[in-house]
Amino acid sequence: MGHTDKKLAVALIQADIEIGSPKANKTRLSEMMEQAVQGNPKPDLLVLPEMWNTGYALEQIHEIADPEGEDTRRFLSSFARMHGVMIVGGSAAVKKKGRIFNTMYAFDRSGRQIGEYSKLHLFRLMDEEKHLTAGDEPVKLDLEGFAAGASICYDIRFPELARSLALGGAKMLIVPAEWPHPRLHHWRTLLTARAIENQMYVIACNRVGSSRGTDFFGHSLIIDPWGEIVAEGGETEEIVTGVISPELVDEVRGRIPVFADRRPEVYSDKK
Ligand SMILES: NC(=O)CCC(=O)C(=O)O
Repeated sequence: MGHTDKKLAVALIQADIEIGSPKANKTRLSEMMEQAVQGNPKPDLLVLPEMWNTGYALEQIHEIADPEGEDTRRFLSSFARMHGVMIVGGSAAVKKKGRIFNTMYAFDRSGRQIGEYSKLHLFRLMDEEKHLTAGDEPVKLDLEGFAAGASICYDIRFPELARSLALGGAKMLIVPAEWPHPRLHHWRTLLTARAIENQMYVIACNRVGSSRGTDFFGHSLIIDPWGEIVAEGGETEEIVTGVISPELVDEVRGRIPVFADRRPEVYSDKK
């Protein structure tokens, strides 16, 4: 994976999602993505929310999930190519060999797919484990030399994942989400903790809106490796923007050498 000192302008598409309506969601997201790329500075990277094609329409997910992610990939790839922007496409419900995954696809500015990640930890409180299959491997993305770890929503409750991605070279963690009230405190605290403990950027795009009695609060966040909030969304649709710098990661890691001071031989997964 390359190395860069280049700053990246990031735009998070904090959209509402219509449950069970991939077509309507694609239309709404493209409107917001079009608006985002008109921004000044023009974003280098767009990040979308979790399960943006279907929402949590789990009882009909076999009928509406995207077969092999083909439609999702075509849409994201052509937008990336047309606008010369990198995209981490949140996640979509994708049907692969009869099973449904919660899958992220990422693209470079030419529209070439540069990664695919399926959510590792399924969230029982929203019945994911009854309808979805978990992925089984962590994934890093090379965003023009700025290494990013992939993570989806509930995954942030497992600090081991972010830590292993950071140990593997990730300087930011990307987190698409559908995270609802009343757990705003958990959302902000866990994301901030992942940023501080791993001295990495956390780029988290949450949806807004209500769906079958569940209220999603937005508060998409860009948090720097010192734990400071670069940008935070409100509770309605918006594009949340910020500029991130790999140099700041190196500076923070140099100031407090957490990685050099680890003692994994003492505490690594011992019973
Ligand atoms: N979609 C999700 O994974 C939701 C996770 C969540 O709300 C949590 O509290 O964890």
